[in-house]
This record gives sequence, C-alpha cells and structure tokens, in this order.
Amino acid sequence: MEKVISLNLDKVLSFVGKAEIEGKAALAKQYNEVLHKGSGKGNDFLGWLNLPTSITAAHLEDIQATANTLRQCEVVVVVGIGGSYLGAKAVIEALSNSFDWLQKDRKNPVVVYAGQNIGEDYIAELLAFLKGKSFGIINISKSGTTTEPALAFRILKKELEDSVGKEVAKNRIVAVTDAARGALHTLAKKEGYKMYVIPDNVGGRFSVLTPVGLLPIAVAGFDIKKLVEGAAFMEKNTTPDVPFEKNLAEQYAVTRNELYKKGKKIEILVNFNPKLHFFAEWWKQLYGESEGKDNKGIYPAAVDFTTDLHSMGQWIQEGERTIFETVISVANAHQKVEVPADAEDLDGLNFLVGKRVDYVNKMAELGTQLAHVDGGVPNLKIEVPELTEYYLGQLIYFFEKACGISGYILEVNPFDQPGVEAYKKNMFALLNKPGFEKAHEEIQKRL
Ligand SMILES: O=P(O)(O)OC[C@H]1O[C@](O)(CO)[C@@H](O)[C@@H]1O
Repeated sequence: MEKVISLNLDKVLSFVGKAEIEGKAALAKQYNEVLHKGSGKGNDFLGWLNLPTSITAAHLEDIQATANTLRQCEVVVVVGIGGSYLGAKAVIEALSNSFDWLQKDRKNPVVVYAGQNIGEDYIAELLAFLKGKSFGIINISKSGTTTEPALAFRILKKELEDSVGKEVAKNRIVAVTDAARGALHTLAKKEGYKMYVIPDNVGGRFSVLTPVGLLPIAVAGFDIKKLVEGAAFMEKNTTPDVPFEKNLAEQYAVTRNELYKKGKKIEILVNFNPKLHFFAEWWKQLYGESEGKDNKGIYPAAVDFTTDLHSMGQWIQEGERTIFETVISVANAHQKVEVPADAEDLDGLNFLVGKRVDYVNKMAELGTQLAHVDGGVPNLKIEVPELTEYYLGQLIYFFEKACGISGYILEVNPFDQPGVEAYKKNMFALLNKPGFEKAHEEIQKRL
C-alpha cells in the first residue's frame, strides 16, 4: 500500500469532542462538493483543484528542459513575492542540505531569492554576490505588476545584461506570468524570454504546482514528477466521495473551525525539523490570505521547535488560551547520528549513549505535545513519513484542499485578497506614481 501522510486528532478531543467533529462531517462534505461543482464564492479561481491530475508528462518535460538550461548557471535568482516564491522556497528548503550554500562540490546551482522585500542592503549584497558569477533569473509574477519583484528584476536584468550582453542574457531569463496581461508579459514578449503561463484560474498562493513552483524546484535539482505524483495522490484521496473518516482535508477543515468557534483564534503550525521553516511561511500565506477577511479568520502563526520552545515556549504553555497547534511531525530522518559515549560524562548525557538524535527530538515532540495539551492548547498532529518530493506533494495539496473547505465553512471567499491593496494604494500615493496624483495630495495632508 502507498504510504500517506496522516492526521491525528487524539490530542484535540478533550477540547472538541469526537461527536462535535463528526457532527460537522456533512457540512464539510457539502462544501467539498461546492468546490468540485464550482458553485461557491471565488469559483473563477478553482484551477488548482484538479491541477495535479491534469499536469501532463510533456508539460513536466518542458519545464525540466528549461530548468536544465538554467542549471548550467552557478546561481539562479528566483524573483517573486508571496505565492510567487514561497511554494518554491518551501519545497527547496525542505529537501536541501541545511548548509547548501556552503557546499563547494556542487551538483546544483545555488538558488537565491529577490523581489520578496525592498531591502536596499539585501539587493546590494545580492549584486555583490553575483559579481563575476554566471547567473540566470526566473522572474515570477502572476499579475506582472507587483512592485517588489518588478523593482528587483529591473536591477538584476541590467546587471545580467551589463555582464554578458543582451543576447546571452535573453537566454538566461525565464518569465512566469499571466497568459495575456501585465507588464511582465509585455516585457517578456518584447525581449523574447522563454515564458510560462500561470493559468488565470489559479491564484498566487495556490500556484506552487504550476511553473511558479515547479521551475525553481527543478532548477534546484528536485524531482517535480514525484512532487506532482504526491499531490495527485492527495487530490484523489480528498474528493467528496472519500468518506469523512478517511478524508484528511475535510477532517482538518472541520476541526480547526470547531476550535475557532471555541475561542481558539490562533493556529500555530509547529515543526520539529528546521527544514520546514519555509513550509510554514507558505502555509501562513495560504491560510492568512484565504481566511483573514470580513473581520474574521484564524490567525496563522508558526514556530520551529525545539528552537522556539526556548523563546515562545513560555507564552504557548501559559499565555492567553486562544491558541491551538498543528504539529507537522516527520517520522523518519534521512541520516543517522548517534550520541557518542564520553568517559567523564561531565554533561550528564551518558544515559543517551547509542540513541539517535532523532529519538531525542521525538521525545521532545511528545513531551511538548503532552505539556501543551495539559496547558490548555489543543494539538493536531500531521505525520509525514519522510521529507521527500512525494510526501511534500501530498502535504501541499492536503493543505490547499482543506483551505478551500475551511474558507467555505467560515463563509468567506477563500480565493480573493482585497485587503492587500490598502498598503499598495498608500505606497503608490506616497511615491506619487502616475495615476495617483490626487491620492498623493490627500496623503500628504495626513503626514
Ligand atoms: O504574483 P504576483 O501577481 O506578483 O503577486 C504576488 C503576491 O502578491 C499578492 O497578490 C498580494 O499582493 C499575493 O496574493 C500574491 O501571491
């Protein structure tokens, strides 16, 4: 039998009863069906729903071929923000050596990111790092108009053209953007860049299984076929005809909403594996942008344990009881390190001799879960057999599917993000962008 990620609700049941969860099974199924019928809010953004099973081998081969060209560079810069970089970074970090950038004998290009901030020092330091190196750029923007990546790309494009000339640069730049609109689309057409399209009906935060995520992941040397296979497996196992007891997406969506109704307004995604730090960042955008609207929505937070047990642990154990945790537990580490014997035992650790480091980590995980539940923090546990492309694919689709169902249970449109425009309008007004002249005058009065 194919291995699968699992969801364990045992440590939730003293806060929300089994009957309460099962009582909402029909509702979750109803909203799952709404998703599949395309009859709910935001139904023009459901392209992600059947995406894994509809990706063709030819499409994956084409992405791989483009990746192979870029892989000839020493460095590839992925330009994008939000959903246009977090999925790729989440998967690449989860699968990479923790000291990847320090590896000398490299099989893969170094993947770095730009356009995810407006830090002047960040971009200056990136330019300094790229000096004298062969580099390529993947410029990703669904709308093609987002300021942060546009600004970074303008600077990086000039740097590349100055160093290798326009003709060579053209073949080292790939654009991933809208099918027909946007400044990036126009620019890519004019300059003759290889271009990939983000389907109109796939929103940024749901786009990791399009070239947005697949191209950088392939460039980093990971198996995009396996990633898509894992997602396709989860797609088939979360359809409305899969019974609630087996339908992880429906169960997760119901449980978090029942907890929310009981005043648990913050969900903390917990990992005990530092490689999952950026997976949590991806998850935060997925749930934050999907559910935080109409003055409601669970606040998605994240911690890396045991690291943050020594900083946030106190708050989680004894602070305001408005939180619950969803723990991503990786069952098997890939490598083995055993605790060595020490004749003097000055650190008092000889009781662990011969034990694996992962065993200590697992006991920390179990001890933390029990302590937090005792402290009034419900704990959901998602177990991932190991960190591979296949299981990450399962995990990605599981969270996407649950997010759609959960948003509908909350009665919001999970597929729009009107709230992110407010800061953009003010920034454009302050910068006196053409078209914002009146807003510029108005905002000056407020300063
Ligand atoms: O891919 P784009 O259009 O540059 O957008 C990047 C991100 O910005 C947002 O649109 C928010 O402004 C996110 O939803 C999106 O993932």
